[in-house]
Amino acid sequence: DIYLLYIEKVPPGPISLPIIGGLYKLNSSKPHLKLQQLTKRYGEIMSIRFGPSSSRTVIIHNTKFVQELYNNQKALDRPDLPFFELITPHGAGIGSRPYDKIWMLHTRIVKLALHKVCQNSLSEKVMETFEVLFNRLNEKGNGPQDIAIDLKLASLDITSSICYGFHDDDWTSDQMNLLLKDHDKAMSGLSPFNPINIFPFIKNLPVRLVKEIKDITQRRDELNQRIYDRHVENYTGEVHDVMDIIVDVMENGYNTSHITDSQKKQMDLKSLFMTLTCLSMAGIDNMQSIMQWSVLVLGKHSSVAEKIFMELQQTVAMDTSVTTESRQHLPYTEACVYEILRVSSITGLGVPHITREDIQVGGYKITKGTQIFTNIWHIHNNSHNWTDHEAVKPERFLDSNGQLKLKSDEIFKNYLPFGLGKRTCTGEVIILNVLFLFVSNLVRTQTIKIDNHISELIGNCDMSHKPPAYKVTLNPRVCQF
Ligand code: HEM
Repeated sequence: DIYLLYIEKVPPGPISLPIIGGLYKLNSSKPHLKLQQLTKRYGEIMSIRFGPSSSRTVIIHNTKFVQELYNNQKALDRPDLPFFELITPHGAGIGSRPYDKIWMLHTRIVKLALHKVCQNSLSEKVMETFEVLFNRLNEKGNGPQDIAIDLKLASLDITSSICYGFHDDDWTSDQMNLLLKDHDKAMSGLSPFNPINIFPFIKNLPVRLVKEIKDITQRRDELNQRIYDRHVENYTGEVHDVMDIIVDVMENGYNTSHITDSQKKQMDLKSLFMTLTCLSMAGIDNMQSIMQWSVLVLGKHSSVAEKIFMELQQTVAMDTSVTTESRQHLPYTEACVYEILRVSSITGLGVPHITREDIQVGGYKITKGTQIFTNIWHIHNNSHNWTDHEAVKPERFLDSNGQLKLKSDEIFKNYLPFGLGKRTCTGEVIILNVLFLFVSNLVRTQTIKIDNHISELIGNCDMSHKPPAYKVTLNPRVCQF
């Protein structure tokens, strides 16, 4: 550490202890807060050793550095987490592979598919799911309820239909539960604090955790193959879900002239399955998390929910579902979506990058192979970047005419829920639509009251920033689906 910090001039940070490195400085459930406090001592770019890792991890707390780094091709790879070797034995999908031509090709294919899904059938699919969800929640009774699992099932349903084109009536509840259990286990491996990532030798031991991961991987591969075969049988050339575009690529090829022959070989079905798995994992988890945050934010801030309701009453027919076509006519509702994304900052410390070569940022050296996190929660929740940062104020995103501010406005300078630079969130287009549909139709059909006493909108953060546990009372309004 002394050599790295004082001779190599890597960003400053706490001195490491044997085995645990700098982890003693981070409260295990709220590292985003601890790191924010550490900026007072070490500045907005700091480094800390996660466990016995061979290098110090860099954590950025400033948009200028994020911009500088994440537009630099040398800082766009993803760390090769030891856990990935178990969960993606056929090579990494878009979320974990290096920033290379295969990544570009997979990303282009997936984004094309997601745009087509948005154009073709997203509103319809999502509204079917929400109708089932809200009816189920209302049937549960009037008392306060923990709705986390209901929101998870809804996000599983929506994500599965986007990725694979099926709904929960294709599944038995046992299969759904197994899929969710497998999903949770797989997601836990993405956390830098997972034991396998801190102590990589565990992955070679014959222990239960490793066997479980191998079983999950096998079940997932079999599922992907089954769904693929069904899509091939029913292939019409149209793209209704991401698996459709994979079938299209495998049947008709793709414009691959700009990649080399050896790279073309990697465009095989199994590597596309890994990309699909990655999309599905990110989709289920993030969608559930942002819906949970939305209910909490709107339930705690009933005046915001009522303003959405008034805007809806003035603009759309209240007896039918709000669809994505109304987005541009509902600026306050749209601004709420932006504000919920800001206050929740669901990716917390972002998704890690790793440097391919030595680079310089802010006068510091970031050596080759360094893992980099961005404390997105801090960038969105501090008084330097945001006026009244603790308040929920969708109006901050509106201009004096009540219209949504342009992306070039100052307000967006420190707004990066989906990351920044060349490697941002693949699902942005989907989630902005889904979240708009969720918020508008939730407020249109329900009143929301949070029953627990939650003083601030701060949750636990490992791989993502989860909301604090709460119970909510939803009461149906007169307007229904
Ligand atoms: C509110 C919801 C979401 C937020 C805030 C969010 C945010 C992010 C962020 C910050 C990143 C990392 C960007 C970087 O490396 O700097 C990311 C990556 C990613 N997201 Fe999202 N995301 C959300 C929902 C989704 C959904 C619904 C999907 C899939 C349908 C998705 C798919 C992905 C994928 C595949 C990546 C990895 C991209 C890559 O490595 O090239 N995300 N997301």
